[in-house]
Amino acid sequence: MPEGALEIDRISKRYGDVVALDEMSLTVRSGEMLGFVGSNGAGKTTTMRIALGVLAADSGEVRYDDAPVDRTIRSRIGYMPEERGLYPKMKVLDQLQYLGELHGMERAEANRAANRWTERLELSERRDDQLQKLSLGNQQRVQLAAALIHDPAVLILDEPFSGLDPVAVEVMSTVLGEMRDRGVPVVFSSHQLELVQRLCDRVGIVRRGRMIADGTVEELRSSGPVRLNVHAPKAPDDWAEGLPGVKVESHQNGHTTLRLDEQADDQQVLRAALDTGPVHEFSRTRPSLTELFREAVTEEPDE
Ligand SMILES: Nc1ncnc2c1ncn2[C@@H]1O[C@H](COP(=O)(O)OP(=O)(O)OP(=O)(O)O)[C@@H](O)[C@H]1O
Repeated sequence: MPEGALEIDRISKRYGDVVALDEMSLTVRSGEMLGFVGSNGAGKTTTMRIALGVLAADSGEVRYDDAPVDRTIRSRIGYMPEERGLYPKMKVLDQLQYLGELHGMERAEANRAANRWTERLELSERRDDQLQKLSLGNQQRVQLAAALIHDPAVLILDEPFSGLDPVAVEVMSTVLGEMRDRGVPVVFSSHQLELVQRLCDRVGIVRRGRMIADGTVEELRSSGPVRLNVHAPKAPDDWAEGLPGVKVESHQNGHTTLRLDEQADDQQVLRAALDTGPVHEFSRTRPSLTELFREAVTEEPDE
């Protein structure tokens, strides 16, 4: 494993009868930003809390740099929890400085870092305000500053972009990109798929406590189902029914979209189309990333 990688290796976690994680595995390498997506309750927060060590797994292991994550390594993780846990009545700068000191920084060093991060996150004007006086978006920027204050070696962020306006999204994504470029592995969960697609080097899709797909955007797209667009103007509505491995997704005015699984033979489909008359279009497409995500994150009804 390359230096500085965070590896989550087959962790499982149950809450009574609820299986929250079922051998979940995930690796974030140094200098890589990974988007962690899945429907509500899929297991993202549980995975992140176990990686941070605030929750124990029933089995499996979390490693950083090939060594099991212990107290020392944990203190080098920057974490942004989903339930934003700062002190509402404390002033922004005091709060960040205090958190820095809790991480073992000298007071002056923590003060410098608090000033630097508030400036970088465009919060300089709000340094002396109580956190509760800030807008939600600005409170979230303070949360990010809190995760960054001690110059973390790993960043784990639970829905850092939720509820942010486009300007705040830009500020936050630029800062995360800078951390990644400095070699820090960055993992964040999100339901904002376009953002994940735009920002992330890799994407992990989780469903029911398991990682069901993991790769670059291009890898995921090329592993998705093949679709065929066929334009056969004389074809009756049911021309493709019964072809092995073929599902008709739509058929209108001679334009048919078919979804092919591995058993499907596209040449057989072409012959069937030609049997109906002329074929003006016969093209293969891969699903867009958003389509892939939608399919993957949509919970199937319980079997
Ligand atoms: N403390 C708990 N007690 C019981 N069940 C829990 C507890 N925490 C989580 N769960 C269950 O574990 C599963 C995974 O939850 P988790 O919060 O990790 O999902 P998530 O992917 O982060 O969801 P969301 O997108 O809604 O934040 C869910 O079924 C949830 O109900």
